Amino acid sequence: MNLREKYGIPSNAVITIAGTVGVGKSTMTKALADALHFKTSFEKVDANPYLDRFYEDFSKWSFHLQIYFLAERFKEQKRMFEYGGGFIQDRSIYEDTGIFAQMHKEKGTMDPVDHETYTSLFEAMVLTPYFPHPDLLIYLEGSLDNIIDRIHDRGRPMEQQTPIAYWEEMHGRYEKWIDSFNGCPVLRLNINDYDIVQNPENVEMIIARIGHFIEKTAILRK
Ligand SMILES: Nc1ncnc2c1ncn2[C@@H]1O[C@H](COP(=O)(O)OP(=O)(O)O)[C@@H](O)[C@H]1O
Ligand SMILES: Nc1ncnc2c1ncn2[C@H]1C[C@H](O)[C@@H](COP(=O)(O)O)O1
Repeated sequence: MNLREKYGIPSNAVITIAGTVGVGKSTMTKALADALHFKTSFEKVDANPYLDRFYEDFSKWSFHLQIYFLAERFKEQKRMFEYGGGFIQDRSIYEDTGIFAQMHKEKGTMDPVDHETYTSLFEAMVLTPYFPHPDLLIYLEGSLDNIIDRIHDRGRPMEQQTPIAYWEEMHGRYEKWIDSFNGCPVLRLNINDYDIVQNPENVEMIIARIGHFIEKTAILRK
């Protein structure tokens, strides 16, 4: 029996991994997809035409980048739906609006009119009965120091040049955002409670938690 069957995870489940930059979403996405024999949906970072320019000048490029991410995530959403599920997704669509667009608007690096245009597009696309929400959102959390170490170790140039205050602001916003998020069931995992890089066998422990959580939420929904 494989791990998916052992822990009762439906083969058509869509599980999205959320959390601040550098917390370990991509690593977790790959580990869970390998172990469950699920497909992956990654966000476009290296081939993203706006990301470098955005980090050089937030005010000039924040609207372009949000539109780009929205289009990419929506296409991915469609792809997952067409396959009939069985996906682990690296970052949810909810974080684009709930964290990034909101933060840049409030910090004055996204024009309020651009923000309104972006939000109305987001709502028209996502807040409809036709938009399938994930079965589960796994929220990765950890201390700011650990996360900043990971951003430095990963070494993406544009992120190294970004002031620590940016990551600190984002970290604080994520903590508040997840406390009020109700788009789908949420399982919180602290990155200090496991290390799937040094100890890959910890992946089974996480899958066991996902299985129990899905079972519990299914019972509550009945
Ligand atoms: N469980 C872990 N233990 C140690 N290092 C990790 C772990 N998960 C991720 N990392 C490292 O942290 C960095 C950021 O991880 P990544 O998965 O790219 O984060 P995200 O997708 O959230 O931005 C990478 O260098 C990765 O190798
Ligand atoms: N919606 C977004 N707005 C601004 N920046 C974003 C958005 N989504 C992702 N990003 C940035 C943050 C990182 O530099 C890269 C990739 O994110 P990661 O959390 O490392 O997967 O894109």
